Amino acid sequence: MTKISIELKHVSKRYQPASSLFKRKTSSPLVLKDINLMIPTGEFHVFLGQSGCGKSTLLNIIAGFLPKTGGEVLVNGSEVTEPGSDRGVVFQNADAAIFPWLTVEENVGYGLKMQHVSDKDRKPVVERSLNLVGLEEHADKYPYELSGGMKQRVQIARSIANDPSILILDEPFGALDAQTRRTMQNELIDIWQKTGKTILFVTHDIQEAAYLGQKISIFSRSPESHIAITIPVDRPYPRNVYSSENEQLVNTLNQYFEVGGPVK
Ligand SMILES: Nc1ncnc2c1ncn2[C@@H]1O[C@H](COP(=O)(O)OP(=O)(O)OP(=O)(O)O)[C@@H](O)[C@H]1O
Repeated sequence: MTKISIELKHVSKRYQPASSLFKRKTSSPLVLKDINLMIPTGEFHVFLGQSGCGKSTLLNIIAGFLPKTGGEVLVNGSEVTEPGSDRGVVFQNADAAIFPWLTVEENVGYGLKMQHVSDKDRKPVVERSLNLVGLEEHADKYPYELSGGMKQRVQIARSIANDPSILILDEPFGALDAQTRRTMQNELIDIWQKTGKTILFVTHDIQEAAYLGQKISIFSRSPESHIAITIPVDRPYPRNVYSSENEQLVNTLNQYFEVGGPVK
């Protein structure tokens, strides 16, 4: 039987309006409404949607950083109430996520150190994680000595060092140039295939979604966003972006993306 990594049942989210903290109560719209999804263990699942539709909100709820307003979020069968070591998160802004005063190696081993893993036990895990992202030659460098792509590799290696079963990536390659972006996408596919982790990947780039996703969930427009459709993509990796299959997929994604729902 297929194991389920993440289960979302009727998930909704409404942010508390700042004005209600001070003045009369005003109600803000639901950002997410009735999100339902089952993500099997080991799946590469892409969330695609226009800016502001609630992609980051949903990832933050799954990561345990944000409370939901309604519904259920189950990770490996347990209700999410807080962040946990079963979920590693990679943010778009690496500069805000990695510590500038620590070397690459120290950044990657930071989570393990916080869990009181000894230097001796930490070393091979950090080395393995650095190898996986190709940073072994740069272990002693500080973040200011790294390129944007290398900083994202540090974030990914740091997550992997904690051995989460789920890797959550929120537009991780959004700030990179096209060539570095493609390299990083290929590396992520490689890491996913080597580790078998469940991957949740947010993007608003249709080509990126088509290149990466085993399944692609497209959000409807805000407010009250829901998942308009989940499209399975049964194509081997690495994907040929010049094939007619790719063109067809990109067209379909584009149509849903533009209108946030099925094309009438
Ligand atoms: N802390 C917050 N308080 C109030 N509203 C918020 C908060 N964070 C996000 N929102 C609102 O929730 C909606 C969804 O935001 P979210 O960042 O999840 O969208 P997104 O799809 O990830 O957008 P983008 O692709 O631009 O990053 C937006 O209308 C946003 O203004």
